[in-house]
Amino acid sequence: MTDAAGDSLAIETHGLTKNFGRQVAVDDLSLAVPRGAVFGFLGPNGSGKTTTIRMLLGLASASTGQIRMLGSAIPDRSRSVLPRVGALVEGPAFYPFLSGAANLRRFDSADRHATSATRTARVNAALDRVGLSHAANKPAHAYSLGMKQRLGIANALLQPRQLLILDEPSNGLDPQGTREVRNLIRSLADDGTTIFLSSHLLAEVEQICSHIAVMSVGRLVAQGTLDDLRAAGIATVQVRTPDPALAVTVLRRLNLMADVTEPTHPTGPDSDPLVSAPLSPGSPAIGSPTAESPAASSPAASSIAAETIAAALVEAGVRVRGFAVVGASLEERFVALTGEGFDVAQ
Ligand SMILES: Nc1ncnc2c1ncn2[C@@H]1O[C@H](COP(=O)(O)OP(=O)(O)OP(=O)(O)O)[C@@H](O)[C@H]1O
Repeated sequence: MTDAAGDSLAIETHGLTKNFGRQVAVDDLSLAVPRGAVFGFLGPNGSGKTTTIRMLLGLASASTGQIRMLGSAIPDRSRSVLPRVGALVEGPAFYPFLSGAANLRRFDSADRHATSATRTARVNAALDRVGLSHAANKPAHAYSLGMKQRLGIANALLQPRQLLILDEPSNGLDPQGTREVRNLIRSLADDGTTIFLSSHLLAEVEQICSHIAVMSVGRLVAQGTLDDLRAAGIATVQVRTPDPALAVTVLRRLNLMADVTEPTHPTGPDSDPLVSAPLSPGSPAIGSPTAESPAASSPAASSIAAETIAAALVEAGVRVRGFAVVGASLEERFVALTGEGFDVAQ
């Protein structure tokens, strides 16, 4: 890992591994988080996200592998790097009967880098930054979950930060709280702070992140910009026809692995069977019983033009009553990558 690469990356890991006895919680993880990104670290429960974050923050040691944050090696340079990194890990724990402001003053006084002379001003600025000035003097137990989470982020913002690491910032929040935290993350990113957030909620990550890494059982299965990952999904051709067997034969002749879904409505425009096939020769339909293992999923190598398929169907005498090419959703792509369902609800 060179200094030049480190300069453009806020977080860089190579071969990062964490073993707990014989269990490999994080397995050979190489992450590249560009500066200025809102980076979603996505994965089902138990996939190694919190363990990774704990290693980044020096709360757990790596079994093997290297970490660089803000251009410097971790844990060797933790003392100079970590003061520039704000973190919210495993939910904030506050003194319930102290006000939000008093809680922040307490946390600040425990920080040996914090100057007491500027404490009140910094606490007020942090509360203002997360939109909690109006509730500064309310006891923390009277805060909603979203407010508590924002107070936790205010705590991470008591010092100027170049990087914020947030572990499941929307965990347990209602839709209103989720929106509050999402808007806050967006505005912090607009100010130039790099944000690294873990989540098991695809919908959350899709709404705010510029980049995503996907974990499955300790391993990284995808990493890139949201746009790249969307584009890598395999599109599906869908044909409505009363001749499904013939349509399947034609599609298979084009080396497209077609499946037939019987109509759910006996009447109306959807009353014909639906024949669908991934627009990539040889790929089984995502979610079909013949789908290959997650590791075998990869972006479509080459696609057949939709017009070629339509012409072949018509030429063979298939009565085409509906024809569409549908892009794979990120959800389908990630389920294919991890072999597990994601919580997509908020
Ligand atoms: N201290 C520990 N001792 C033993 N095993 C651990 C320890 N911490 C984590 N693990 C195991 O490592 C794996 C990864 O856990 P981790 O908490 O990093 O996952 P996660 O993706 O953050 O999941 P969650 O969202 O549920 O916290 C899990 O199987 C977990 O049981």
